[in-house]
Amino acid sequence: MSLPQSVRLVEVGPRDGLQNEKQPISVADKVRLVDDLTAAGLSYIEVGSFVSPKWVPQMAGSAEVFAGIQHKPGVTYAALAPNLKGFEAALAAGVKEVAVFAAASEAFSQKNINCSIKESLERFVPVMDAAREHGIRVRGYVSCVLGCPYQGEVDLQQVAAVAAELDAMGCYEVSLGDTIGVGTAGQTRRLFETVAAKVPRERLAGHFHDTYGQALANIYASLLEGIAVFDSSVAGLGGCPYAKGATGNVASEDVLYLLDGLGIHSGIAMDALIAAGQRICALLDKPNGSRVARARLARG
Ligand SMILES: CC(C)(COP(=O)([O-])OP(=O)([O-])OC[C@H]1O[C@@H](n2cnc3c(N)ncnc32)[C@H](O)[C@@H]1OP(=O)([O-])[O-])[C@@H](O)C(=O)NCCC(=O)NCCSC(=O)C[C@@](C)(O)CC(=O)[O-]
Repeated sequence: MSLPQSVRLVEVGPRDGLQNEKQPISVADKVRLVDDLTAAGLSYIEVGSFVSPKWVPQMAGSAEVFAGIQHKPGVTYAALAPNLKGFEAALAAGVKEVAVFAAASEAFSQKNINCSIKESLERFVPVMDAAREHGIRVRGYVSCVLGCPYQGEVDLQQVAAVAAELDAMGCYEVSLGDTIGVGTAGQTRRLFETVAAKVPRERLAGHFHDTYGQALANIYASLLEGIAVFDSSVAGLGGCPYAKGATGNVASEDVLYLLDGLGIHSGIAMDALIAAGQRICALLDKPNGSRVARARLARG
C-alpha cells in the first residue's frame, strides 16, 4: 500500500495534554495555547472536555476556554463528551464537534467512565441522536487498543468490535488509542488489519502515547496500513489520569518532522508549533517532550 499524500493531525494537547496536570492552569493560558496552535496551522484542535469536574478537575473551565478562543474558519475546535449531560454542556458552549470515548478493556472502562463497555455504548446513543438533531459531528475513541494498565493484553477482535459499534452508531471517524504506549510497529499493523475488516481505513485514526518510545514507529506502521489521521500533542504533553505511568501523546513536532521527511503534506508550520510548545512548557515549568523541538532549540 502506498503512503497517503496528505495527513491530518488532530492536536489533542489542550485536552489530553493538560487534563493530567495537577497545577492549576488559567483559562487565559489555555486560550493562548489553542490560539497558538491555530496560528501554527493546525486544522483540528481538541480544546477541552465536558466531563465531571470531580473526575478530571483540570477540564472544569472548558466552556470558558471555548468562549475565549479565536475561531478560525476551516479549523475544527472539538471537545470530549462522555454522556448527554456533557453533550448538552458542549452544545451550550457553542461546540461544533464532540468526541465520545469507549474502551476495548472492561477494567479501563470502569476506571475511566465508571461503567461497562456495553453501558458506555448505550450512553452514547442519546448523544448521537442529539448530535444528529443539532448537526454536530461526532468522533469516537477506543482506548487501550494495544494494552490495558489494569488487565494487560487486549484482544484485537474486541477492539474491532467496539470500533465497529462506534462506526455503526454514526461516528464519522474512530481513533484507536494506545493509551499506555506499549504497542510496537508489528502489533500496530495487525491492529489496523484487524479493525479495517470492520471499519474502512479512511474512517480510522491512530492515537499513540509514547511511553515506550514507540509512537513514531507505530505511526509509520499505520501510514503503511493506509491510515492518514493521527492524534498528537504539542511538546508531547499529557497522559491519562486513569492510566498510571503513561506518558503524553507523541509530540506533534516529531510527527510533523516525520511527515515532512516523507514528503507528506500537513499544512503545519514547524517554527510556530515549536514556539507554542515552548510557551506552554515554560508555563508548566516542565521540559519540552518533543525531541525535534529540543534539537531545534539547542541549535539556536
Ligand atoms: C462519565 C462520568 C461523568 C461518569 O461518572 P459517574 O459518577 O458515574 O456519573 P453519574 O451520572 O452517576 O453522575 C455523578 C455526578 O457527576 C455529574 N456528571 C455526570 N456527567 C457529567 C458531565 N458530563 N459533566 C459534568 N458533570 C457530570 C452528575 O451531575 C453528578 O453530579 P452530583 O449530583 O454528584 O453533583 C465520569 O466518569 C467522568 O466524567 N469521567 C471522565 C473521564 C475522563 O475524562 N477521562 C479522560 C479522558 S479519556 C482519555 O484520556 C483517553 C483518550 C480519549 O485520550 C484516548 C486514549 O489515549 O486512550
